Amino acid sequence: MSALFSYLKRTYTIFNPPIATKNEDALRIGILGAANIAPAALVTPAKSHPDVIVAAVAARDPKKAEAFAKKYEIPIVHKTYDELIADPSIDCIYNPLPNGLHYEWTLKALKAGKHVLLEKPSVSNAREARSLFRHPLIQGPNAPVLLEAFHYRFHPMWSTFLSMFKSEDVETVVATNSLVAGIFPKDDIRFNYDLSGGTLMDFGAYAVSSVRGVFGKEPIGVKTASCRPMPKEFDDKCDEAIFAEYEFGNGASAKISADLQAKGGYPFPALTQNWPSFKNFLPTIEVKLRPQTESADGGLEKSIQKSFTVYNYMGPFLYHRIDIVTTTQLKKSTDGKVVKTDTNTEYKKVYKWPAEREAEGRIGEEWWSTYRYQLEEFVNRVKKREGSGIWVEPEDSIRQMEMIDETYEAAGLPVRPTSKALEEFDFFSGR
Ligand SMILES: NC(=O)C1=CN([C@@H]2O[C@H](COP(=O)(O)OP(=O)(O)OC[C@H]3O[C@@H](n4cnc5c(N)ncnc54)[C@H](OP(=O)(O)O)[C@@H]3O)[C@@H](O)[C@H]2O)C=CC1
Ligand SMILES: O=C1OC[C@@H](O)[C@H](O)[C@H]1O
Repeated sequence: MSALFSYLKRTYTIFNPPIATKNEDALRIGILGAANIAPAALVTPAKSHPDVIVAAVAARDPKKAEAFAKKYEIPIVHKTYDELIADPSIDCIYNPLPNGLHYEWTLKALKAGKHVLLEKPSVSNAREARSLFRHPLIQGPNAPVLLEAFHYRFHPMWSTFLSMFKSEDVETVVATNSLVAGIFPKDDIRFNYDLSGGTLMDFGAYAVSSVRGVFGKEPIGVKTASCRPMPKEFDDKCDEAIFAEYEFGNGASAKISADLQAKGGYPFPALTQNWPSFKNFLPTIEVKLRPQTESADGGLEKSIQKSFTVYNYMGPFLYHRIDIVTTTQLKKSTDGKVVKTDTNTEYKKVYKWPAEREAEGRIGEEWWSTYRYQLEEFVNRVKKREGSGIWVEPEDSIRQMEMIDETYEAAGLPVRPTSKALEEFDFFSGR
C-alpha cells in the first residue's frame, strides 16, 4: 500500500511540481516552436527550478504560439523564430524543432550569443555534428553552452546502472525500444526524410547512445544492419524499424532494435494486434558480462555469469527496474557438463541520489524527471557552477551521429540530409 502511495505521489509531483520562487538572475529561456515535447522537457521542469523562467515562445503560426503561451503561462510571444533569437531579454534557447532544423536554428542562436538546449538527436548527420560541436562559437571559457538533450543520462538510475559493472567485462548488450504502431501517424516528422526523420534518429538514437555509454567507447564497426522502411506511399527513405549489430572488440558485441510501428499480439492477438511483446514493451537494455570461471572442489569448475537489465531506461522517472541476475554453475572440468545451476536475482530502483553524494553535486528529488535533472546541469554549466559532472560532451555528440550515419549506410538507407545552412557555408571548408 505504501509503495503504491509513494508511486502515485511521485507520479503526481512529476507533473505538478512545487513552484520555486525565481531568483533575480534566473535564466530566461525561449522556445523555438510550440513543440509537443516542450511542456514535458522544459515547461514543467522549469517550474521547480529557481533559476529558470520560460520567458518566450515563437511558432510559425503566431496564433499557435499565442495559444501555447496562454496555456503554459509564457509571457512573451514572438512572431518568428528569428525574432525570438534576437530578443535581448532571452539568455537561452530551447530547440525542439524537427531534427532537420536543429543545425540551422542552433547555429543562429549561438551566433546571437544564446546558450542552447538542443533536442536529441543533435543534428541530421556527422558532418553537421562536426561543424556544430567544433564550431569556434562554442570554444572558450565564456562561449555559449550547447547541450544535446540526452536527458536519460542525467537521471541517477543511469549512472548507478553503469557503476554496477566494468565496461571491459561486458560481453553482449541488447537494447530494444518499441512503440505500438499508430501512436505516431505515418506523416509525423519522425517519418519525414527531409526533416531528418527515421526510427534510428528517434527511438534508435537512444539505443545507440545507451550502447555507447555501456562500453564507454565506440564500436569497431557495424556487423549487420537492416531496416523495415516506411511503406512506399509514405517516405521509404525513412526506417519505421531498425536493427543492427556492432562489434566492440575482444569478442564483445551489441545489438539494437528500435521500432516506432511495432506490431506484436501479446497477450491476446485478436485484441492487441499492435502491441509489442511484453518483454519489449518498455525500452530495455540488457548487459551480459563474460562468465568468470574458477576451479572448485571435486574436479568441478565454478562459472559465475552476471547480467543487468534495465526496464524503461529512457524514461526511468516514470517507472524503472534494474534486474541483476547472477547465475552460478558447477560444471565437470572434464567434459563441461553442468551439475548444478543457481540463479539469484536482485531488483533495484534509483529515483534520487543517496544523501551522501550531495557533496559531489549529485542532488535531486524522487520526483525529478530526467528532464529536470538535465535542466539542473544545463543551468549549472551556464552559471559556471560545478554541478554533478554529468554532461554530454561535444565530441560525444559527434561520435553519436557518426554511429548513426554508419548504421544507416550499413542498412542501405541514405544518411539524413545536410542542412542548406551548412551546404551554403561550411565553416571548416571555408565555403
Ligand atoms: N527528449 C525527449 O524525450 C523527446 C525529444 N523529442 C525531440 O524533439 C524534437 C521535436 O519533437 P516533437 O515535439 O515530438 O515534434 P513536433 O511534431 O511537436 O514538432 C516540433 C515543432 O517543429 C516545428 N516545425 C518547424 N518546421 C516544421 C515542419 N516543416 N514540419 C513540422 N514541424 C515543424 C513546429 O513548430 P511550430 O509550432 O512553429 O509550428 C512544431 O511545434 C525532435 O527533435 C524529437 O526528436 C521528441 C519527443 C521526446
Ligand atoms: O525522445 C523521444 O522520446 C519519447 C518518444 O516518444 C519520442 O518519439 C522520442 O523522440
